[in-house]
Amino acid sequence: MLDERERLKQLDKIGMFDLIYKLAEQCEEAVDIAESAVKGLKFHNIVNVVISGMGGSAIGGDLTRMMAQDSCYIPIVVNRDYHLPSYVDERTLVIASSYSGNTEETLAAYNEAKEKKAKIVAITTGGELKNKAMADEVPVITIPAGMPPRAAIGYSFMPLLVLLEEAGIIRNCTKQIPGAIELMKKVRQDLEPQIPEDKNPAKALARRLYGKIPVIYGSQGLTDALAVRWKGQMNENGKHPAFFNFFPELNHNEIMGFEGEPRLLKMMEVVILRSPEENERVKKRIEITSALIREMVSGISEVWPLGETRLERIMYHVIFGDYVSAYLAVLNEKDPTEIDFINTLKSRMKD
Ligand SMILES: O=P(O)(O)OC[C@H]1O[C@](O)(CO)[C@@H](O)[C@@H]1O
Repeated sequence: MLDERERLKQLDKIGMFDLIYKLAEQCEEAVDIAESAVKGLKFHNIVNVVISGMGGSAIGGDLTRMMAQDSCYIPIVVNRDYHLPSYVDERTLVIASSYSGNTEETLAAYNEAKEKKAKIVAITTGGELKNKAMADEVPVITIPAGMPPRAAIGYSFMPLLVLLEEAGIIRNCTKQIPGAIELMKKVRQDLEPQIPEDKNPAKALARRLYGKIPVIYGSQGLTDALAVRWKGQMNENGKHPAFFNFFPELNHNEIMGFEGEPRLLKMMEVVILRSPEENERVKKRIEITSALIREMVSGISEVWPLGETRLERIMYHVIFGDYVSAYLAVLNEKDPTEIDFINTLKSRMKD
């Protein structure tokens, strides 16, 4: 079924597969946009960074946190809420990231940042966020409109790296971008719809997850945000329930759930997002956990990224997971772009 291009066209009305394919070019364009938008932008005496956004726009912040953790000496926190942490003040850099520019939580956080006199930068296509930022003379990185926010991860993530490096807050990240783009261009060749399932690892994994509940495990600091991304993409693109957790934390609680009801456990297909950078103790935990739960669950799959740098590995996991989620949509006979429940929820929130 997955190889029928016609069927895919019927389901994939906006062209999610094309958007995923073009993520590499999106990243290239995002870097150009961000470089010209932030040239010369300097902030003095910044003691913490808060990236405020929701869903697909928050993930770029999480990925930035994972990129920065070895080279950044101030905290970078991702805020998915109406309110900002109470420590935010004039020495905080708040980055308000909303693709549409109309997400109410992000707009509320922007207003709070202004009240607290934080330094602010907005990343958006337009909407109310851009209007507010322009009126407040807040720098805006304006990204191209017209796609579902979750498909615009290149536009939300790359500018964060460019901006924070230009501001002297992170180091050695943007130099990894060209390699990551090259890798995505290579990897996508094997994951495209015309590649049959026996040669296409994304289709094969989607097939294993179909009819099961994916439980995506990452490891803290390396793939935890990617587990969140995979889960979110399976939900939004795939219309598929999915859950995530990460090592080592899950060893201290979630593992006990595997002593539970066998019928429920057999519905779970565990996917572990690996990284060659995992420390020895985490590696050992993953091995022991897999051995303990293998017979209880429906199956365990491991995804090892290609790539030499942290950014290459991150983008490998992003593009691979995006394809898996889109193939899950096909298997579930759903349009990967539609988000009816979210739209219903938003309209009921207006009542
Ligand atoms: O980037 P935006 O436009 O703020 O949207 C954030 C999130 O909200 C949604 O639009 C759903 O409400 C998601 O699809 C998206 O990832």
